[in-house]
Parts: sequence; C-alpha cells; structure tokens
Amino acid sequence: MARALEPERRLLAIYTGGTLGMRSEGGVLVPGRGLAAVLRTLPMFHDEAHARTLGLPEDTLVLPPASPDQRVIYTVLEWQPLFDSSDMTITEWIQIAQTIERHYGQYHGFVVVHGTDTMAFAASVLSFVLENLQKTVVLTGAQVPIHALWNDGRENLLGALLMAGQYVVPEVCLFFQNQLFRGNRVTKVDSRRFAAFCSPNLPPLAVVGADVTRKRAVSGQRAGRPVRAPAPRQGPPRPSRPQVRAFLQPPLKGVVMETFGSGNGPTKPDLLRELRAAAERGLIILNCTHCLQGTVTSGYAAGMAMEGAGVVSGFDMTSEAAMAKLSYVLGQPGLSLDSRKQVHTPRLWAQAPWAMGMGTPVGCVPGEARGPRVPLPSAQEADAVRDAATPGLACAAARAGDLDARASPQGSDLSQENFNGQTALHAAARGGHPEVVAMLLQRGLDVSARDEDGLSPLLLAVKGRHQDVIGLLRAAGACLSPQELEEAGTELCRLASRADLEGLQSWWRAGADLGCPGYDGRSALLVAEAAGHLEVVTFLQKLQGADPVSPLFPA
Ligand SMILES: NC(=O)C[C@H](N)C(=O)O
Repeated sequence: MARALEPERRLLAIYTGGTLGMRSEGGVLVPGRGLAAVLRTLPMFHDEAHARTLGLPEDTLVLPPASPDQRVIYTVLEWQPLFDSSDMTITEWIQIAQTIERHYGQYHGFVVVHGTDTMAFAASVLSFVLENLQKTVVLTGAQVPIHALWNDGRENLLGALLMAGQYVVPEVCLFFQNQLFRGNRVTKVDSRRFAAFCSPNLPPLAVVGADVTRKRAVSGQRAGRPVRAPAPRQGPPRPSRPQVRAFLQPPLKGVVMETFGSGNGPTKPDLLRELRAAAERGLIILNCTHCLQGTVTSGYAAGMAMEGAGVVSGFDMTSEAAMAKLSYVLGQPGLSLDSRKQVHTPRLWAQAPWAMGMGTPVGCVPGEARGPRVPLPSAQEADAVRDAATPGLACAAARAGDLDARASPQGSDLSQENFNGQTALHAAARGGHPEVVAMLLQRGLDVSARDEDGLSPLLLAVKGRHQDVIGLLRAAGACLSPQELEEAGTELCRLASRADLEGLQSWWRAGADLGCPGYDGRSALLVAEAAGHLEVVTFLQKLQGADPVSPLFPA
C-alpha cells in the first residue's frame, strides 16, 4: 500500500444505492437519487471555488485539499435504477466490474457506494472477477443515511475517497468505520451498529486515526496486463421460483430463513408470491438476520416486503434458537396456526418466558402432530430464562407500545440494557408511546441513558417527531448534549429548507436553539427566507417567542 504521488488524482465513484443515499418514504427507507447534488452542498465533499477554477462538469466534484500538494477529483456515476443491496445479484456485481473495466484508463481509482447488506458478497465477487487489477477499488456504504443528523455515511464515504485518492492499493477493499479491509475477507456482523463489518481471519489493511496506520503490505496482481472483467458463464445464484416453490411444499411445516441485515430480502414479486402462498397454506416462515448482532425490523422497504409476504419476524433470535423454538411449537398438539405464529412475537413474552428460544426444551420433530412430552422448566430455570430474555423483549414490547405495568411486574428489571445498550425507555421513546414512557419514568428508568451509539431517549423521540414523548422526557429532566445542541443548527437548516414544521418543532421542544447556525453559518430562519418558505418564517418567529415546556403550543 503505497502513497500516490500525482498532484491530481481522478476517481470514479459508482453509486449503486444502499442506505448511504436512502430517504424515508412512507416510514421505510428506499434508495434516493441525486447523490452528487447532495455532496455538492457539503463542504467536506466539495470545494466549489476550486471546482470553478477547474471548470468541472456537474457530475464531478473536488475534495478540499487533504495535503498541500494533492487534490482528489471524483466523478459520480449514479446507477439507474438504484438498489437496496438485498435485491442485488451476481448480475449487478458483474455490471460493476464491467463499469470499472470500461473506465479503467480514465481514473486512478474507484469507489463503489453500495448497500451494506450484501457488500461483503459484492466485494468478494469483484475481487475474483477483476483480473489484473492494478488500481484501488474501495467499496463503502452506511448504516444511517448521509442526510440524517447523526450518520456514518459522511465519514465512510470521505474515508473511502481519501483511501482511493491518496493510496495505491491494487485490490478490492472495503472501507468502514475507519478501517480498510481486504474485500474478500469481510462479513457483515451487525445490522445496526456503525462498526458493521469484521474481517475475522485477516487484520485490516489500514486503520485511520489521526494518522493512517498501514497494517499490511499489499502485493497486487501481475502488472502489465489489461484489467479484465469477464462476463459470467452462469446465471444468478439466487434460487428460481420453481426451486422455491418445490422447497416450500408439504410435509414441510416450518422454515427458518436467514435474511440480510435487519431482515431484508429480495423484493422480486414472483419470489414474494411463493412465500405468501406457502404462508397462507400454513407454513411458518421465521425471519432471522444472518448478522451476528442486531434484530429484524421493518425499517426498510425490502424488510416490509418480507413482512407483507406473511414471513414472521424472529426479532433478535439466533437461527439456532429459532430452529429449536419452531420445532418445539410445531410439536405442541392442539395449537392453532395463529397461536403458533404468535408465540414468535414479543407480545407474549410475559406470559410465556419459555417461548423465546433461550432455554427452550428441544426434542420435538418439526411437523409432528404430537411431539414427545417435554418437561417444563423449573421455577428457577424459568426465572433465569426470563432474566436473560427481559431486556430484548421489554425493548421490543416498549417499541410496539405493548409494555404495561401489568405485563411487567415490579420484580422485572426494566432498566436492563439490550444488546445495543438501549433500555425500554429508548425503545418506547423511539416508538412514540407516551403512556409507556410515563410508566417507565415512574419506575425510575434513567432519562439520560445513552446507548452504544450515544443516542438518548430524547434524541430518538426527536428523530421520530414524537411531541408528547419529548414533552414528558423534558419534564423529567432530559436534555440534548452540548454536541447535539451544536450540531442541531445544520439539521434545523435542512428541515427549514424542506418546510418541515413538525421536525423543527421537535427540535425546539427538545431545547435546541432555533438561532443556532448550520455548517455554512446561516440560521434556519435565513434558510427559510432564502427558500421563500414564508409559513416556516412565521412559524419560527412564533416558536422563538414561545415556551417549549408548555404542552399546549399548537402544531
Ligand atoms: N445499511 C444498508 O445499506 C442496508 C440496506 N438495506 C442495503 O443493503 O442496501
């Protein structure tokens, strides 16, 4: 891995989709167009004055100088259509390779913006099909869209551009959370945390801190030959509709399906039709993430498609536990199909602690009408199971608004954290359930607790625009941190430019200073005036004179 010496380095950034550029539509994330236009507005990604002196075209941006003697200029090539990567197959990955082959002579290096769900597959495929590669190819993406206030997209993309721009690493790499990995050694291990990737059997090639620490020498392939991206000899490896249909036939009664990231899968209508038909026939299909950590959620359109096809969420169960639980449930005589499906949902956690996998007695044969009798756990075992399962389940129930004082007796410790460091209060705040939030505050849960990503219940309520919850948390003493207050300016400006009154009111109610400037020094009021949003100007002026603690302020 050597330092690149050219004073001007040209990169091609191929934007294929993924969370980095996604936007929320109807409450779920879908790929968003216009990445170059977004980057153009962020000074860390574009030096407008220098671009003007160079006369760069619309799709080409230039980074501010990272070192006095070198500039990185990059052209954004946006795919049509853009993908949630759980919908990508080897066909699309070969197309990326062919794009690199086509433009190989014009650029010093390549950055591929890709969804994280299948990025490890993409990086592996590219590393094998791109023969004679002598230039740097870096894949990157994000767990949270670049448009969000608190996101990993900006850091990951900037890091990938700097890696490909400043270094010659003649292989396919993946850059995530300040680490440059060899592409065919990584796997996605977490569906939520920013540190989503791990390279279990090979240390990173480089680690970025104040300095770039190069950990490994990279030899590259044989020089002197033109790069090649051969066309695939075989079709996509995804199962075809007849294969899926044949697999889902009786006597099969239950299936544990491992999906990508937070429970996402391909949205091909014919595949979803087969899943729905099987679910309607009575087959229980349980959705578990293939990641080591994280849960199945309905945050993405690709995940909602699974849910719509009748696939039951396995939430945070391991595939092993899901297998065992499914076997156990299918072996119980006299349970209706609905009850069998329901024991997989967090709602029944208080009544049926055995139902959540951990400690589940196994020994039943899937599909048996009458399974062997299994001894029920002793009171001590049941307590141990309940204690182990409580944090995850309480969070799931609180998020769904299903946690009430009756279902969570005084003995159960609701302040325990789940795998991500969140308490039930985080979950209820995120889900926007004031009655659950009030109950948890009464039970003494810490209003200022931060999860592993540094998020507080208040910030989650602000993101979800849950005005009542924000009011309750503020009344209980919750505050935005000094850093959140400082960074709120940029978010307020973004909301003002979109005339998003609800979003502005959420930040104001949480204690943000509406006059706080954004990254370019302008306040939300100036942005609203410049955009001609008169209703926003009036709204902001009205808010500035009002008391955020008053619950009566009209929306
Ligand atoms: N974080 C992400 O990018 C996940 C998204 N579902 C994707 O892979 O496209």
